[in-house]
Amino acid sequence: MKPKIFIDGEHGTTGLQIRTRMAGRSDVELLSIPEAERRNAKLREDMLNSADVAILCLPDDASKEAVAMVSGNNQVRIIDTSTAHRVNPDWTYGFAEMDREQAKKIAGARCVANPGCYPTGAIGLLRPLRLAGILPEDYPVTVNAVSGYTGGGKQLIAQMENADHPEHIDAPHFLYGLSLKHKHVPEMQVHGLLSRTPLFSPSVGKFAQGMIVQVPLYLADLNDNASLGSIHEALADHYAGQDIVEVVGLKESAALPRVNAVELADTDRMKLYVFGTAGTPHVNLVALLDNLGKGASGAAVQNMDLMLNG
Ligand SMILES: NC(=O)C1=CN([C@@H]2O[C@H](COP(=O)(O)OP(=O)(O)OC[C@H]3O[C@@H](n4cnc5c(N)ncnc54)[C@H](OP(=O)(O)O)[C@@H]3O)[C@@H](O)[C@H]2O)C=CC1
Ligand SMILES: CC(=O)N[C@@H](CCC(=O)OP(=O)(O)O)C(=O)O
Repeated sequence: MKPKIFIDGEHGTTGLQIRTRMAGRSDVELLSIPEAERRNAKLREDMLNSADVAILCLPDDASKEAVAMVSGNNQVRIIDTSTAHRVNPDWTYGFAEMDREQAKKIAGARCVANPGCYPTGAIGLLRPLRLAGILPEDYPVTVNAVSGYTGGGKQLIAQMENADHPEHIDAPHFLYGLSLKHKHVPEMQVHGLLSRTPLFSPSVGKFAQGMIVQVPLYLADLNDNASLGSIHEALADHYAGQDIVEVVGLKESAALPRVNAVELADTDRMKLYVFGTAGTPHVNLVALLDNLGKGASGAAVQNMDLMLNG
C-alpha cells in the first residue's frame, strides 16, 4: 500500500508548492480537502488521522491544534512547517544537512519541525563553524537578510501584487521586524549553537521567491587565527558529498561582481559563500536560497522522502 500524505493548509503558499512538487508522483497517495472546506475542522481531523504523514502548512496556532487532533494516534507522522515546534526538544529539527546524523534522525522521527527560511541560511552558515570550533559560542552574531515576498504567505502576496489592496505595499524593498524580536531568532540561537541571542534584521524585496542571508564576522574575534581559507574549508568539509547545499569555491566567489537574490528561485538548493579579501579583518558569509524551496516546501518534501524511504 502506498503511504498516504495529507497536506493540511494545502491551498496556502507553502502547501501549494508542496503539492506542485508531489504532482506526478506515483509512490504516494495524496489525501485532499476541497479549498472551500479548508477550515472544516472535522474533515481535517479525519484526514489527519487517516494519513501516514501529515504535512502542516498552517499558522502556528492552527498547527498546534492539528497536532492536538492526532494526539491519540501513534500511526501518523508529522512534518510541521510552522514556527510552533522548532525549538521543542521532543521534535526533530528538519535540516537534514546540519549534522552528519541528522538525516538519519529525521528518517526515524515521528515529529519533524521544518526549519524557517531565514534560519536555514543562518544555521547553514553558523553551525559548521561552531562545530569546527572556529566561531566562539558567545560571538555577537548579526544576521541581515532579504526574502521574496511569498515568505509572508497569502496576505503579503496580496499586499505586494494587488495595487487595489487597502494595505498595498508599494516599496521595492523594505525592512521589517524592527523591534528585533522576529519569531526565527530562537531557532537561529538554539540550532546555531549560540549562547548570545543573534541580532536579526529581515527585509523583503519586490520579487516573489528568493533569499539572501548574510552573516558578517570579524576575523580577530574568531578562534584559531581563523582566515577566509579556514572558514571556507570548515564549510566545505561539513557539506562534502551533499547535493542540495553547495559551498561555492573561494576563487569563484572572489570573481563575482554581485549576488542575485533570485538566482535559486524555483529550486530546492542552497549556495553558501565566503566573501572577503585575504589579509583584511572581515569576512561576510552569505547563503542564497529560495524561501519556498530549501526554505520551506523543498525541505518539507526532502524530509518526507527521508521519513518514507530512510
Ligand atoms: N511562505 C514561506 O516562504 C514560508 C512559510 N512557512 C510557514 O508555513 C506555514 C504556512 O505559511 P504560508 O503557506 O506562507 O501561509 P498562507 O497564508 O499562504 O497559507 C496558510 C493556509 O492555511 C490556512 N489556514 C489558516 N488558518 C487555518 C485554520 N485554523 N485551519 C485550517 N486552515 C487554516 C489558510 O487558509 P485561509 O486562506 O482561509 O487563510 C491558508 O490556506 C506558516 O506557519 C509559515 O510560517 C515556513 C517557511 C517559509
Ligand atoms: C517575508 C516574510 O514575511 N517572511 C516570514 C517568514 C517566513 C517563514 O519562514 O515562515 P516560518 O516562520 O514558518 O519559518 C516572516 O518574516 O514572518
